[in-house]
Amino acid sequence: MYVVTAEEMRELDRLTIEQIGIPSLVLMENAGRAVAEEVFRAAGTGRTRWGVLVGKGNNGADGVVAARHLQDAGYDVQLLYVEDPSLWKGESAVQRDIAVHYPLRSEVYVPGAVDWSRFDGLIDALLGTGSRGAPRGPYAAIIEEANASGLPIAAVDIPSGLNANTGSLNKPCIHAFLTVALAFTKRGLEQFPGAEAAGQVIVRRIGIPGGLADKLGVSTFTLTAEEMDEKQGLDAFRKRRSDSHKGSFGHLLIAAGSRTMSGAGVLCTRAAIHGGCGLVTWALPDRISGPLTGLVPEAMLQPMEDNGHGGWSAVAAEQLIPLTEGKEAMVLGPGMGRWDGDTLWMRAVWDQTDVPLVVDADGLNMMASSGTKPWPTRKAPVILTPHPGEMARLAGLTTAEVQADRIGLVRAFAAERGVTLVLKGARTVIATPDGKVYINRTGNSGMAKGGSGDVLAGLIGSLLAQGLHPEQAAVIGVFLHGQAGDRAAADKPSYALTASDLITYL
Ligand SMILES: NC(=O)C1=CN([C@@H]2O[C@H](COP(=O)(O)OP(=O)(O)OC[C@H]3O[C@@H](n4cnc5c(N)ncnc54)[C@H](OP(=O)(O)O)[C@@H]3O)[C@@H](O)[C@H]2O)[C@@H](O)CC1
Ligand SMILES: [K+]
Repeated sequence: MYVVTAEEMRELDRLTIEQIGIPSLVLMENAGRAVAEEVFRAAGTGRTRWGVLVGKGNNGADGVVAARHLQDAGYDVQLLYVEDPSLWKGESAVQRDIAVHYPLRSEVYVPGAVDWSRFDGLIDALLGTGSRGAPRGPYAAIIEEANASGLPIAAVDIPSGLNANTGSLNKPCIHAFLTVALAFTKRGLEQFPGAEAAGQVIVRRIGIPGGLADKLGVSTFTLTAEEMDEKQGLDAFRKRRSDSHKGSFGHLLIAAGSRTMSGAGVLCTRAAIHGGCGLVTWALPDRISGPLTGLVPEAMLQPMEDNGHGGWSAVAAEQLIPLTEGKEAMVLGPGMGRWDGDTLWMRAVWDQTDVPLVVDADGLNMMASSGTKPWPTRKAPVILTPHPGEMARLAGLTTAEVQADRIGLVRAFAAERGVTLVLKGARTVIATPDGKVYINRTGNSGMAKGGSGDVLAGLIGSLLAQGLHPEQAAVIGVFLHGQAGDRAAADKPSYALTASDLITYL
């Protein structure tokens, strides 16, 4: 499903009106009716007294249309114009005049004077994709009062106050239970905290052709289950040929684990096996290989000479590099720890191997320690899987800066570094080196636990080893990882989820 910015949305509106010839008022009528239908669906015949908060732009005009249709459906509707509408122009003036003749009841908002107990619910038609910065003047005041009223709020297109492009919230911002996104969902509705402020997001077509987004080069997508099968090949991946053997599904090398973090290696290795690859070799410090023998019986262990430390500090890169021969992919990083000179060590592995590579956890920190200057593009593909803290170190930003515009950041970083990038966290985003961004919707807060990332790295490595394109491996891996979490959370309270559960439910 396409995900647009405010600028892209404006251009799609313009093309539809000017090139295709659908009048703007027709789009607006479709939009307002769609909002009314969704409010009616949500509120039914129980809550019928609705206040519509109307701003001066087209978002407000959509709200007036919705009010007409709700009144027709038998609701008791009241328009609350945020400011005196007599000076309004364009389509909001057209809708204002229609409202007079319809007639719809209306009043001009006076701060502190609204009796909110008159309403069962509110429609937020204050600001849409044309808003800039934090709501000002009466817009700010009415948003604060509406939130404080405790009434359920349905937002038209976006909650007023939301940054439609990043998902960050201005102060104040409407907190809605439902957002009817018009024509396409917006980036800000798909990333937190915007996704929280939006409540349930329902996308309604209003007459803008879907194909126009492709023509315009919109390259951000959410993944529906159908698209996973049709466009990402999940279905095809699940069907294994009946004459296949373990050699058909690739051999993955994993460099992970150390004395205090051996579990990261166990989880990564087990996830890789459950992810379907034919063979897994787990390279780990010799000292810990003894106690771990037999823990993952399906994997081959490759003890690395470690001077008895149980860590990687004494393991020369030259020990690891030859092990990549004959492997289809490598995962490097989970639970490895850090040591003096590890950045050069990592760089040697980066430069001197030619397997597709998944870098996670400490592997990412090793890269970040060399500064923000990009490493040379490898011949074989690279997938980086940072959480926001690791991403911040890689990009030389703070975690808050990373979270402020996750989609914008990953797209730019992946393109600049020539890597596939998986930025984890609620609504994980995946960026490809050629500029596409996917937003994942599977998963739940029960997965916010140590070990989840190790499972994801192993799973993506497993998919790469099976010959999937890096984009496909990253997207399918993230989707299945979240889906496993959702399946597990259907069987037990989500707080009780473990990383091992994710593997069981893959
Ligand atoms: N084009 C179409 O045909 C279709 C459009 N559609 C609908 O239109 C919406 C976009 O409409 P839009 O572009 O008119 O902008 P919108 O968000 O209503 O308001 C902007 C106005 O508010 C003001 N303002 C801005 N920032 C502010 C702030 N922080 N605090 C206070 N005020 C602020 C600003 O005024 P200014 O400050 O510039 O004088 C400006 O006039 C879109 O979300 C969808 O609902 C659909 O129906 C499909 C058909
Ligand atoms: K709105």
